[in-house]
Amino acid sequence: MSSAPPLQMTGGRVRFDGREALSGVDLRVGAGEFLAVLGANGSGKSTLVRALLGLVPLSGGRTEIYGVPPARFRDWKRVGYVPQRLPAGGGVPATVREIVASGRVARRSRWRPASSADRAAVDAALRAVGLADRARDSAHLLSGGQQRRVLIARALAGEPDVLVMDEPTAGVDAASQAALAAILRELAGRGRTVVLVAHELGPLEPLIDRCVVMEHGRVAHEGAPPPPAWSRAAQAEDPHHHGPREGARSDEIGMRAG
Ligand SMILES: Nc1ncnc2c1ncn2[C@@H]1O[C@H](COP(=O)(O)OP(=O)(O)OP(=O)(O)O)[C@@H](O)[C@H]1O
Repeated sequence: MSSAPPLQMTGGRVRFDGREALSGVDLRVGAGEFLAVLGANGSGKSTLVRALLGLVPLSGGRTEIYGVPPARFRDWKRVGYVPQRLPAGGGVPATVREIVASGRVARRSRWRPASSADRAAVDAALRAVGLADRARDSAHLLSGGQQRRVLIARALAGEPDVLVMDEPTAGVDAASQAALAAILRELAGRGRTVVLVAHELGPLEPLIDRCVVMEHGRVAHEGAPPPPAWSRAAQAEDPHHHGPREGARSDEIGMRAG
């Protein structure tokens, strides 16, 4: 197995409509590390993690996944990604189970139907996020917080070595946040690498090894987890801040570890 780090960006730049959203970022995420990417709205957090995975092209610099540029990387079963939201559903609606099962695709041998291991991993992921009883429902009929849990389950089902999550706790109630913390603690204990984009860390804070704080497309601070005062100050400055309870409904409670 190669000793290249799970994720590494050197001088990464991204432009949107002529404006730089990422302005020369150097970032190395080591194996087994739990990294938090913090910063105000629009500071470039999502762009950074998407660019790390090759989901937006770089206009300068380079990025590698286990030592391989994203365009040539093939071992996608090692990578899990939780986007901020479910893509708008056109065409045939997908059930919760179908979306979670799609997280196994990179693990399946070509042309093979789902194995019992695939089905067991999907069941375990659905249970972990407390959505086993919603498996047959159309995902687009769920609340925003529940859809986020579907996306988390999809990534967990793939049993990735590196898990990149873009604000998994925004709009998710406190009980589900605590349950996610338990799931991530277990993954970290098994040596998985986690990159977590967050507005505030909440119950995830004790898990964090290192933080980078984005400002205007650059890494403004890097180091040990900041004191809670950091996130309070950032929220006070940020008129668009949405707290973790925004949109949370009592029916969203139910994500659990195990
Ligand atoms: N697809 C896009 N097209 C044009 N501009 C974009 C696109 N994606 C992001 N941007 C811009 O790039 C900048 C960084 O956005 P990004 O979403 O990375 O910030 P963020 O820190 O993740 O914000 P948030 O906390 O709101 O998710 C913002 O000015 C944003 O408007």
